[in-house]
Amino acid sequence: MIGVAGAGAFGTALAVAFAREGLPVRLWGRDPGLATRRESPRLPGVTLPPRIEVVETVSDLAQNGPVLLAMPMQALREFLAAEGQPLLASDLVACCKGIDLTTLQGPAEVIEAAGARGARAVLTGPSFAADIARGLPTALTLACAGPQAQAIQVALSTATLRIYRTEDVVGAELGGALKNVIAIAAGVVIGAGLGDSARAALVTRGYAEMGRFALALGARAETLAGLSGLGDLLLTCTSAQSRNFAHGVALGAGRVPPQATVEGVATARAAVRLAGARGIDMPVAAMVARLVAGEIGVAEAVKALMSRPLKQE
Ligand SMILES: NC(=O)C1=CN([C@@H]2O[C@H](COP(=O)(O)OP(=O)(O)OC[C@H]3O[C@@H](n4cnc5c(N)ncnc54)[C@H](O)[C@@H]3O)[C@@H](O)[C@H]2O)C=CC1
Ligand SMILES: O=C(CO)COP(=O)(O)O
Repeated sequence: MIGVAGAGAFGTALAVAFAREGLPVRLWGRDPGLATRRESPRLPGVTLPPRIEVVETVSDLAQNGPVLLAMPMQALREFLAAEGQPLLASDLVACCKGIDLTTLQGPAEVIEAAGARGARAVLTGPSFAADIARGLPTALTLACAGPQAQAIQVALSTATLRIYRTEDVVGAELGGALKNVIAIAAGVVIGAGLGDSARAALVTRGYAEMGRFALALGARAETLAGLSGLGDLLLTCTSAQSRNFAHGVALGAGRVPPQATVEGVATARAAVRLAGARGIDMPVAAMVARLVAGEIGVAEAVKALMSRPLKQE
């Protein structure tokens, strides 16, 4: 049995993918009415197949199998403290991308701090919920340092979800978190009409920044070059499906961004704090943090990036 906590776009899409494979799935969401409506408002047009059992209480997810935590990063700690106690003996797989703003912890550390006794794993990598729900081929990274890693990898793999495994939890988490920050910046570049060449430059320098930061925090370089880093960076910085990219495009064009889960906003602030404490240079993240806070405008942000001291690549 696979349990999924969180019936937003990603949790719903994963549940649908597992059910399509014939796997038993239980899905819990805090929004009422899911059991009768059988459609998440976050993933319109996707009907839950009968094999997905929608459960009313979180404790019903704790069966013999992993439980996926598919909620926004800033909700993970609160969820585990308020409702996640019955899950703490299960193998927990965070599906969120970001850094907790209060504790500056990544998902696995948040799960550990909540008192989890099973695996603390992270599922990340380039994957849009809508693509997964449609059964399009997707490759993901499962980051887990515990002995349960391979069993979870096997349990979550389907004909369309190809899951790679790594023990580098910090690297996988930081790649997934930081790519959202760079995606906002890439969106700003496109929204402001600065062109594809400028976006390529921004994404490349953003990738260097991601690596600098993640390596300083203990990540491995090859993880950053993999699906959870470069792979997800490419997807998110080039697709209009991305909410982080779309947020940036709106900012760049001087429009009000659409209401959505945009993880890069909080992650930019968290990354700047972590980097500041370690003396790591994060010009793109710092620019995004100031831009989303309304402290600077687009023209000023671009000028600041372009007028930095000249240096070696
Ligand atoms: N949508 C996508 O294509 C992908 C999303 N992700 C990640 O998955 C995470 C969740 O994103 P989405 O599902 O897309 O967001 P979403 O906005 O579609 O849904 C978020 C869900 O979390 C629920 N939620 C919010 N606070 C909660 C709390 N305290 N307790 C329980 N549930 C709570 C909401 O009710 C909502 O159903 C994010 O970290 C995102 O980066 C990762 C890969 C793909
Ligand atoms: O993480 C994602 C793709 O891998 C989803 O990106 P957005 O949250 O920007 O939509």
